[in-house]
Amino acid sequence: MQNSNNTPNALTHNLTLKVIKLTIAAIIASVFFRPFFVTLPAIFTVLDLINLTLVTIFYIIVRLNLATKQEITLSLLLAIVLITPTFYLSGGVNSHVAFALPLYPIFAALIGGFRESLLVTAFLSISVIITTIFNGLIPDLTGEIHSNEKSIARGFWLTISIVFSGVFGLFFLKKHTEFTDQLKDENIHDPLTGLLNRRGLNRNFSLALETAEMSSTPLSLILIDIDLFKKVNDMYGHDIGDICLIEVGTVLSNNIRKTDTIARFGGEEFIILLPNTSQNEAAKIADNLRNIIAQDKFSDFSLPLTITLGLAERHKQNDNALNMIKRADKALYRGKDRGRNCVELSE
Ligand SMILES: Nc1nc2c(ncn2[C@@H]2O[C@H](COP(=O)(O)OP(=O)(O)OP(=O)(O)O)[C@@H](O)[C@H]2O)c(=O)[nH]1
Repeated sequence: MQNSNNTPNALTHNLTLKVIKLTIAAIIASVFFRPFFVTLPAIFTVLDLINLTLVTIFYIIVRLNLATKQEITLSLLLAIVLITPTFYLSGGVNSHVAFALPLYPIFAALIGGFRESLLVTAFLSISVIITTIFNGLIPDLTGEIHSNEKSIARGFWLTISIVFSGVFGLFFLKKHTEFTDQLKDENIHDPLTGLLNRRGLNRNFSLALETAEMSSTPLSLILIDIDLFKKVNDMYGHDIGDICLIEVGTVLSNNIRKTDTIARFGGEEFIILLPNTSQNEAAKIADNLRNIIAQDKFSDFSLPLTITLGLAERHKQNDNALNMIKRADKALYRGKDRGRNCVELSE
């Protein structure tokens, strides 16, 4: 079972909380320390206090999970509400907040994703271009005077930085997504056969059980064990044994339906889950698989192999994956006692 604390949503939520705390710290630091460096009209302190109140309210909303689905949209709106007035009133591209603008697309990519980063990049670039074009009309309450040429140059480089940061954010996200997808894939697959491993099987099993329960359809499973596999290892070595395992896995997965799930259960055992299939129907499929394997030859040594298969069907009441596997396992061992290379049903 997945730990909900480790889901991407929980990670994004925690990251959002951290960024808000950082923003609160930055605003408080700016209120206290700015007077040591620049003298700005009182309106900027008022703006800072309004910003601080907004961010604190936002922190409470996120902390108490009051708007889980709207968290990202709210973050974006808040960023825009916070940055725009200060940016315009303090001289547009010459503003003291301009240097922070290129950070926003990266934040948006980290907290939100592709769409959010693109939106922020587009909004900020357009804002900066408009502010650069109409620079002469912007009331700069800081009282500073800037030449038109310098403002245009600043606007140009600011736009480039914002776009660059947006591209970097998207590139980072792409790499991150590829990497996490690869890890997720490796996490649920068996490295030898490439089939699902137990973790992958557990995930599909839960889904299959839920679907069977909700749609009142049968669900069967086949537990498969290669017969006398120890002999293969002992006589031909582990590497040939490994090749046989890969080939048996491939033959089995090539001969099941798309809706079925096959997994390596461990050692020389495989499990196939058959949704919407009764035990009697599964027995026919199992016997077909048994026959295909018995007719095939494996590895460069053309080794003949056989398999024994134990079946189980989901009981309508109080059944679960573990109990189904236990019943199939009992059936499988009856099959071994009966002489192997056969299919055994469970009660
Ligand atoms: N090559 C290889 N062998 C494995 C792997 N996992 C398990 N095995 C071998 O599979 C063999 C299983 O042997 P046993 O459980 O004694 O059963 P068996 O010889 O198949 O006999 P029955 O199950 O009674 O038909 C052991 O020799 C294990 O070492 C693997 O990943 N690679």
